[in-house]
Amino acid sequence: MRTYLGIDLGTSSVKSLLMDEDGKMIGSAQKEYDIIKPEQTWAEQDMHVLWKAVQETLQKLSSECTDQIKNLDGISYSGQMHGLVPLDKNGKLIRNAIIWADQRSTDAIHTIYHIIPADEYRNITLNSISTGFLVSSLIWMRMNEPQNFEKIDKVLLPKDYIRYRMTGELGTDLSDASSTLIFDNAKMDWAWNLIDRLGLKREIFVSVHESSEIAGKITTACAAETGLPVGTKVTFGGGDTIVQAIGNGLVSSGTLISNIGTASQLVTISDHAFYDPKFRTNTFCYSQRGTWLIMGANLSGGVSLKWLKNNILGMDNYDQMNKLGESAHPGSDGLLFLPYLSGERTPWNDPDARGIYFGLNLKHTKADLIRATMEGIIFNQKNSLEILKDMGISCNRILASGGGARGSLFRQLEADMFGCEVFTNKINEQGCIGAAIIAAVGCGAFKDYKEACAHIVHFSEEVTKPDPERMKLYDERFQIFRSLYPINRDLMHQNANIL
Ligand SMILES: Nc1ncnc2c1ncn2[C@@H]1O[C@H](COP(=O)(O)OP(=O)(O)O)[C@@H](O)[C@H]1O
Ligand SMILES: O=C(CO)[C@@H](O)[C@H](O)COP(=O)(O)O
Repeated sequence: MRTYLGIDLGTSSVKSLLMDEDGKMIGSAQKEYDIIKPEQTWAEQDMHVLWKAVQETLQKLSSECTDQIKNLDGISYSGQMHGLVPLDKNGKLIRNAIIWADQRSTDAIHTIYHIIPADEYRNITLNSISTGFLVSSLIWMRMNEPQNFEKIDKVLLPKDYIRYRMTGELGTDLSDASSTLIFDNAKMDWAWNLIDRLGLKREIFVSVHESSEIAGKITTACAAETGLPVGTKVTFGGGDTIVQAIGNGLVSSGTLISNIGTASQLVTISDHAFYDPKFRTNTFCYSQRGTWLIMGANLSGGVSLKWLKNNILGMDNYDQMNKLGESAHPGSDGLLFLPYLSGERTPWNDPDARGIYFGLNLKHTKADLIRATMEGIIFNQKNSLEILKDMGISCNRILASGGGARGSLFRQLEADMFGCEVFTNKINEQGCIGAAIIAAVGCGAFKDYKEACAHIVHFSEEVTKPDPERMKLYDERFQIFRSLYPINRDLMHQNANIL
């Protein structure tokens, strides 16, 4: 039977998964890495390290699944979005990637809007520019690292660099290109007019393709480094939020995905390029022409829990945290957590927003702290839900996705705060599965994503139902949660200025 490989290049780790054409998982491997923070508000990654991590996962799969790797028909990617990977004319990395979580480029965004008025800019890109997007980081480089900027021959997104190392071919896909914020989201092409007016060279932007298009084949050098068969077809792949939606079989309206990775997102898809008129959400191209992803994006999703585990409580694992969190009362006895540890995108688009624990008292325990943190992550997604509802998007059911979906407490909080049933995929690696589906569609195993998803994506029988009493309690708590930022906004900014 033919097999397909999905590589999910996340922010905290890379996961590679081999599945057969019936969607049965044959093997998987994971390798973690860190975000580099040269300054408090900066977020970078060394792409050499990420490529090495990808190689390790592929070597492991190649040695553990020798027979099935021989039948490998295609490979694709799910990649962390928005980041800037600058290459020189020899195809070498100029500096570390400036990734999506970076907050250094506020001045660069002002510069962009000074050249092109914000309204005009947003009407083309259908989004408001945020720090950490490729265009903001690129203009920051021009303003602050002119010597590096002059060396730029091409700009890539993180997963495009990995594909380049595997095939020797340059290029990107619609979803990641649209997430650079220098892309005409309705016309589905680079925003040439904006590029010219910002004084950027057109040649640095690579060609844009559909996710399932064949980008190239595994080179001899890559085969030697990974154990993959030379000549295996490789498709372009897509941004992780889009690809995990494919891995969740997201094909019907009324279905929303709550994804908790390092960041967190609440997403759905649409057959037209529509957007929040106040630009509080993001609209990006989906993996195929003519479909768009509508997304509420929160910058500190799962990473808030990871921070609490590693930096504050020094706990060993998430299972312990889930158990303790479940033992606390719903509402954490009045403790609320505002998870703005790296600024926030939806709904405030404010890199200077910061986290708060509100309502602490002497009776609060470790368990309350854990539960309040998890509640804060989902309250934050509820902010997005309210906006999506304003946009006319209905929510009949939630698909829980990402690392957070492994925790039953996160799933219960989603059900109780969103007021609908929560489903999960049988295999909790939707980024990898989505990428493997893209590879299978690209190699012709299925006629389209709909057919592939119907065949491959299966949901677990376990459904998490909302509890009416907790729904009422969380509705009341949400009113306080959503006032915390507006009331404290000016103080957060003053605080950022005196650091
Ligand atoms: N068992 C679990 N219960 C609750 N949350 C979990 C569990 N395992 C992982 N997580 C959350 O998932 C996050 C990692 O999600 P993942 O999708 O792997 O991230 P990324 O794709 O950004 O590398 C962790 O930071 C943590 O908050
Ligand atoms: O910023 C976004 C989406 O806009 C994130 O989707 C990043 O692409 C990172 O995703 P994770 O690594 O947290 O899954």
